[in-house]
Amino acid sequence: SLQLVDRAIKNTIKRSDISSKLPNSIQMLSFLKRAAPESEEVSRAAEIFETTCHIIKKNIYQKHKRSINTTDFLTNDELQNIAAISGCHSHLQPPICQKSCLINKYRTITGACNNRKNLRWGASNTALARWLPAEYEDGFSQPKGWNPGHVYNGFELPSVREVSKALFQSFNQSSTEDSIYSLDCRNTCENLNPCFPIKIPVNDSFSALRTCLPFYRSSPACGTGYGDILSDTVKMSNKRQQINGLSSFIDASTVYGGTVSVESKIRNLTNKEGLLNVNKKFQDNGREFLPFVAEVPSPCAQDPLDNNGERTDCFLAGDSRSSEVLSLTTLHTIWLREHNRIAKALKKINNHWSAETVYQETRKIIGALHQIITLRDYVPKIIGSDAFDHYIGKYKAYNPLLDPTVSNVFSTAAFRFGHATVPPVLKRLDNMFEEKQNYSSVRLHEAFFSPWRLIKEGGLDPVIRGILVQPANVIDQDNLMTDELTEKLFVFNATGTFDLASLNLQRGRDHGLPGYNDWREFCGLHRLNTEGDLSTAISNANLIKKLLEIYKHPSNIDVWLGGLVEDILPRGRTGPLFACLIGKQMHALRDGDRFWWENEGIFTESQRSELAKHSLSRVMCDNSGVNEVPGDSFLLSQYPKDFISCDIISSMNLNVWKESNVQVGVCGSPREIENGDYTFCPNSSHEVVSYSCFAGYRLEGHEEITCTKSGWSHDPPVCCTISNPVRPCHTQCKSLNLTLTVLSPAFWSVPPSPNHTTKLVSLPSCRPSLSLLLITVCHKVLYS
Ligand code: HEM
Repeated sequence: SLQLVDRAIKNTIKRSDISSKLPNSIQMLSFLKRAAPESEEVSRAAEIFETTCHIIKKNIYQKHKRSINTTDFLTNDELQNIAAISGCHSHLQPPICQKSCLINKYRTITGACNNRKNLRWGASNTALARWLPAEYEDGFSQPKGWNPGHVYNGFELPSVREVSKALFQSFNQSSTEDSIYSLDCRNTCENLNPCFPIKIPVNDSFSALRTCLPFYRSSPACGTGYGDILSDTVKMSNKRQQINGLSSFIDASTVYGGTVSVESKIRNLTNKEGLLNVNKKFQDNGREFLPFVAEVPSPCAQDPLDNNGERTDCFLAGDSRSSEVLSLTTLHTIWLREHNRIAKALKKINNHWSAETVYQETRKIIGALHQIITLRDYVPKIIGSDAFDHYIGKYKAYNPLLDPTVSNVFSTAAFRFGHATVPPVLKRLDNMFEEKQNYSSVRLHEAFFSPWRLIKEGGLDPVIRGILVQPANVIDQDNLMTDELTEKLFVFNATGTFDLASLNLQRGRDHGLPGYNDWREFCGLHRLNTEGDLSTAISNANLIKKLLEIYKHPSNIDVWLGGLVEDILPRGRTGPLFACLIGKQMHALRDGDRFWWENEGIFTESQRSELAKHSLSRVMCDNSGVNEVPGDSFLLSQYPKDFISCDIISSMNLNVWKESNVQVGVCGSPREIENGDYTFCPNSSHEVVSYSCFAGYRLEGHEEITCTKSGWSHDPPVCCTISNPVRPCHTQCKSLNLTLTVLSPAFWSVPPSPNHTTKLVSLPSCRPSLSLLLITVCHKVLYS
């Protein structure tokens, strides 16, 4: 087994070595999907595990000339061993949730521990949820369309590129030679894990030089895809599942990242204001740009006219796709600026806050704004108000039984409806909202991975104005997606092109998504079995003809395509199937999120009412040179008719985040010890207990507190903040006895003292006020 694991590791390493040298389109695509180190580790472990099992199976087959289940051949211990050596075991263990009040106060960066019972629900690097079981050709792993001759409802699935050509393209453009497909998945047109190439039909604009487009399968989640292979304790679903590298929640992880390693690159850990890092080399009329990624040279396009060789690398943000297209980069940048703007304002209001507190409080506000803008301003316009009321409705309360994890069908099909709404041109306008003279609008393919255009061609403002006046494409049954995405995806120097429609379809098959009709049934919609049935959902007869010509059977239609071509719902931008899938997902993301901004106890009432005054238009006003915006930036607006001055766009008043009556104790900022947290400093003669009685919390009775290492700020400890579990408050705080138990000195490299237990002061009643009550004075029993 060990040898096999070793071989599997080498294979996996070989694959990642190769991909790091790839130029152009493939390189861009892999950069786009570049995972945080934590995500890479999980994928790698899963791939090693999978490859090992695959090699074992192959060897067994060669010897016995018949297929044998891995479990028939290996003992459970051996399988466990493979799981352990591959690294899969550790990823299947539940996360450790901090035993500190912070766990109730701020969400973790990965999203873990949000649900108190199911700690991994919604966390990054866990499997996407399945709302319908996956369908694989071998029952557990092979994508749909993998085996020639495999039929569905009596027919083979058409090649995805054929579908794309027939339904998405209405032109005959030539494509320039592509010389890059020569390595690994690029030098095979066979289905060989992890390659699942996209066959190119004859007479295709791509066909002159290649017979297939390379495609890498999504990595499996650890322990999935190979049957009943792990022991009972870590039993995983039999079928292959795919990993979500980001957290599921609407938590602004696009700004902060979904893993500790990304967050640590994004944060500026040297200042006291809890800021995010900004670009040190370039500025946009005095405003910040995103920093560049650390790994240079990155594969982003360079200014073709710059002969000085000064590079503009890809930008770094919480999501690896931030440089993908200029409009997306622009939004990432204004959110970075918004964080730094709010953080500076909060620090001014609460000067005693530590950098950590400022950062976390700002992150919490930015997360809330993302939730408000998404659910209040965006989603109803996408799925229509009726579907919104039906699937989502008004917020009532947090539902701990609802799994918020993003579903496979949402990410692989439904939310990709957006690809059909992308216009072919990215507008850039001057302050009169006219075509900018120096740097005019660009075709979309000229805006892919081109941060240099923001830096050298007039900054964010022209792009923001363009976004505000340019309509999104309405999904059009005759013209489903712009050629810029189906023929020119990631074209640099005309050496490589992709087709986003084919990628979406092939991804759905890679993930074993059930077909269109199964999803309709899942949503309580009729199955459409005949041409007549189809005409009840799709009014374009020509399109139905084409669909049936290609797929032969309506149930074989790939779900992304089927959902995309349905007639749009009134006041919406999607048909009923996508409205259902997006609606259900948004509902789960809202009601299954303990930190949802409207959930009781997350913000105070006055904070909630201030947050609700904010909007994307306000964020644009506050973080760019644009000073006229539409009231609702999601509504198509004409300049100047629909624009109003930023002076009258409402904004939130951050003063409601002010903490009063604060005294700074010997152990540092009292903000860290509020809400019943108790801080003590073994090396000081004073201990500080700070007590906050603000609405939403009541502390009473006797608490036993165990201080674990994670509760200590230093090693060996200088100060320790231990949090008291907070409980819902009804009226006011009462007194509290704290018993502190310090765990064994083995936790510290330099043990603090042989005496590890202390009985702590009993606190006098807190005042029934919203202010912070600081109680100092306590005797030092710990080291006496
Ligand atoms: C210029 C605009 C865009 C480009 C170039 C683009 C490109 C891509 C690419 C290359 C992928 C990965 C395809 C694969 O290999 O499976 C992808 C995935 C995706 N895109 Fe887009 N996209 C754009 C706009 C949008 C919009 C507007 C939306 C939604 C409103 C959207 C939603 C998604 C989703 C949900 C995924 C799947 C993400 C995942 O699996 O993690 N995209 N996009």
